[in-house]
Amino acid sequence: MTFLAIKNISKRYGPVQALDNIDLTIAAGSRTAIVGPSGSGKTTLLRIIAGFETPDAGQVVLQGETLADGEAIVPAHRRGIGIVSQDGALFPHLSVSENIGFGMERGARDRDKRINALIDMVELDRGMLDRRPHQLSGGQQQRVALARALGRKPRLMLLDEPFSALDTGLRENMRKAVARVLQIAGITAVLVTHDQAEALSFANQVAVLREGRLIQAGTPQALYLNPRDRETALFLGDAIILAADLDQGLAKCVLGQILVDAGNRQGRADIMLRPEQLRLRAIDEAGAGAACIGKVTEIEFGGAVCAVTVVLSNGSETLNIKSSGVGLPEVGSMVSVSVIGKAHVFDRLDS
Ligand SMILES: Nc1ncnc2c1ncn2[C@@H]1O[C@H](COP(=O)(O)OP(=O)(O)OP(=O)(O)O)[C@@H](O)[C@H]1O
Repeated sequence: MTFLAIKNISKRYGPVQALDNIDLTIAAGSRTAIVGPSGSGKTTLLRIIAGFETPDAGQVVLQGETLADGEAIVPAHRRGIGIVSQDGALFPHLSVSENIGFGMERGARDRDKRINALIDMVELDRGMLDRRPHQLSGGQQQRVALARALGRKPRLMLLDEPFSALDTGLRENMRKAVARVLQIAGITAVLVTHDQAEALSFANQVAVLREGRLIQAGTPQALYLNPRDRETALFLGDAIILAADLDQGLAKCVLGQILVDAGNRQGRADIMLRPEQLRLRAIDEAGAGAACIGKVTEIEFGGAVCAVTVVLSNGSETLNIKSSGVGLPEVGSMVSVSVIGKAHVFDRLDS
């Protein structure tokens, strides 16, 4: 069921077309991540949903209620939309408890009970309720900001790069915690992020913007394995892109004959594999009968995931493969290269 509909939204700032006819639907209870390079229009879209910015054209419809139709109809404070921003934007002179309770009715009988429930929900110790924001870590401040936003019982939660000021380990923890809290509270959320790994792991739907246009929207798996074009493929992760000849569901390329996801396509095409789809097996020189062999020229050890560079023997192609840190081949050794799963065929030839 559509919960939030963004219909043909356009926005121009002078000569810059910040958003160009964006159409996106968001299901109730889902988490959508909006990703794209800097300047692609992510923040503008979020601000239009929030009501801080007016679209030039198009509508924002939340639960059947039109919030904006060209000009804004419903002001930001009446939209029932919560926002958590990069810095949390807590009130520095108020305690944690007062921050969380901000916006709740002052004399409400259940105020303290609700504040306690919210601090429990974001997994902070109740002993922190009397502290001021500067006495908390960055991650703790973001949890308080989330609790404050939840305290207003929003229909929709907008998350504007809420994890970007946190360091890597904490970021992952927070991402999981926030996803869990939103899930439990049953709140639909839209996240804006620069970080494609964060988008893929946080969201049920990822929307890729580029130069103000919506390039592709879908599940994280669909976008990762079936990106629309080369740029989207590379934006969402590392990719091996090869020229191929397609015939009856097979691609003939430097890796031999491999299965593709576009069974009915024929002729020349670019295909894509994610580096973890390639498997290496050590062989000696005598094992040259394997379909595809190459020489390991470099290994960048990374623990669980290592980057192995292989130069293929049957051409000039150099592959950057992701491999487990266990049982790595030696630099200089010969390996066979096999493919797991299907290669993705791009709609059009880029090169
Ligand atoms: N108030 C404004 N006045 C003029 N131009 C603006 C304004 N806000 C945004 N822009 C322009 O609109 C385009 C989209 O900006 P936006 O901030 O939405 O991108 P973004 O994807 O969020 O970028 P970033 O990831 O760097 O935050 C950019 O070219 C930006 O310079």
